[in-house]
Amino acid sequence: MSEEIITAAATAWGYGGIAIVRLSGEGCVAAADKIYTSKTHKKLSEEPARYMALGTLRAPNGEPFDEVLAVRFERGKSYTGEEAAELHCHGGLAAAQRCVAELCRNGARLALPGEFTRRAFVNGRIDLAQAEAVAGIIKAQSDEALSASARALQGEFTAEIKKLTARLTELYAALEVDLDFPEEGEGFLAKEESAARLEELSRECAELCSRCRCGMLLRDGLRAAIIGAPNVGKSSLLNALLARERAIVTAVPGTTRDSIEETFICGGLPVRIIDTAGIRDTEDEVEAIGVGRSLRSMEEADIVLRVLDGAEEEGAAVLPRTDKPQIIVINKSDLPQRITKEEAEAHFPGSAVLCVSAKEGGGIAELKELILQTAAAGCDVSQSYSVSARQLECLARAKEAVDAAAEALKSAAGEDAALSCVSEGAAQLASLLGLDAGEELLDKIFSAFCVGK
Ligand SMILES: Nc1nc2c(c(=O)[nH]1)N(C=O)[C@@H](CNc1ccc(C(=O)N[C@@H](CCC(=O)O)C(=O)O)cc1)CN2
Ligand SMILES: Nc1nc2c(ncn2[C@@H]2O[C@H](COP(=O)(O)OP(=O)(O)OP(=O)(O)O)[C@@H](O)[C@H]2O)c(=O)[nH]1
Ligand SMILES: [Mg+2]
Repeated sequence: MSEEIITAAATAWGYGGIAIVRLSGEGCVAAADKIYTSKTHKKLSEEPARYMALGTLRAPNGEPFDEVLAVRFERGKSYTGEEAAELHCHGGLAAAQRCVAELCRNGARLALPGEFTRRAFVNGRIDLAQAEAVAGIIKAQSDEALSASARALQGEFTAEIKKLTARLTELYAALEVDLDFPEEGEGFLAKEESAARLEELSRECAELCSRCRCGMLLRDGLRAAIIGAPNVGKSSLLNALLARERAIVTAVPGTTRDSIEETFICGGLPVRIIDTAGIRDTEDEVEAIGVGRSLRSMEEADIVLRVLDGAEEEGAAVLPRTDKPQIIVINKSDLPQRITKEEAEAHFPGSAVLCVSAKEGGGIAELKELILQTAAAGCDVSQSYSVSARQLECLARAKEAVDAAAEALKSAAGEDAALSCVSEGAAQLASLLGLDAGEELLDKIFSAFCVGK
């Protein structure tokens, strides 16, 4: 097979201990041999596969430019499934950059983003769900998000999809028998039995969808905007949630002019928290722009933390309402209160209300818990899969097809229509795993990966 030899640093470019340059493709070990020799004057191709050897990298004039550990992998026993090699250089930019450049002078070319993983997929070592899980692992910011991707990489999600596919295929066969031999064919299924099976499949697809949404939330996190009138303690709340003095806090209303974004991890979920300028009518040009940004932050948020000053009487009514999930935060609970929880609940029906003291920390842990409950209601972290948006869409379409099949079975459209819906469902699951993926889709998926992965 004549695949191109690709190379790239697999570690991040920057200051660090070790920089790994990887190579893949038929002949890549010979390319490495052009620049590498071991301390005992062996080529990498003479070393046993998958054993580290210590050697030197040299420029064409024989000048050494790094001391490295090197390893080769045989075709069929590597990450990509191809003949592969790694040169573990010293960290920092210079050594790895030089190593890549010298390899490119010896028959390799720079790898595209995600190209190593793409080859692992094209060579059948992993399916598309697993390949996308690799990207999820790299993106994970918490143990929980990591596990949700690692489960998918291990093939647990793939196995669930394959089980669903097998049951759809079985049902397809039975429906076909019913069509051909309406009364007594082997594998005959009563209409009620087919309907019951479709219903169960639909339920399971829906359940799997919700586990996937939970995993995606763990990986991608959510945006929470802190909104309120000036001086209610929004910036103090940001600082309390982050447990550090990130934003300026003063007794002057209108202190925060521009939105401030930071991330904290809450039960494994990355929460992007946005502190905004206090919303009020203002003549001040800078402040007015800030207020515009506050409103935009509210629109872009997944969840709104609406802060009220519990020690002041008015303020709540003037703020714009929102359809988003909202938590009403009555702040300054350490001072004598002029707003009660009950009043706020009556004013904002359907929203959770919580009293906190951003200044003294009271209620902050409860607020984090409430954010988690509001954003990730019904999410069982330990059962979740961090899949891509594309995979979730395939799964949702599969469920729609199953529902349509059930409908068809009930209606005059009958088994013929049901058959084609069932086959559509199976096709969606197949494309989830990438069984029919075209170049264009693969380009799109892998271009979002980093170079070297
Ligand atoms: N140095 C280094 N560390 C790394 C990687 C790597 O490529 N190099 N990985 C990657 O980025 C990950 C490990 N993933 C890997 C997955 C499969 C195979 C592999 O050779 N699979 C073959 C053989 C299986 C076996 O020996 O049991 C296969 O599945 O056919 C290698 C690495 C994380 N750490
Ligand atoms: N007693 C008490 N004072 C607080 C609390 N939270 C904030 N404050 C005080 O309220 C004032 C305003 O706090 P900020 O956090 O700057 O309020 P803000 O909502 O960000 O104000 P703007 O940026 O001007 O909209 C400061 O003097 C804070 O010290 C609290 O929980 N208790
Ligand atoms: Mg502020």
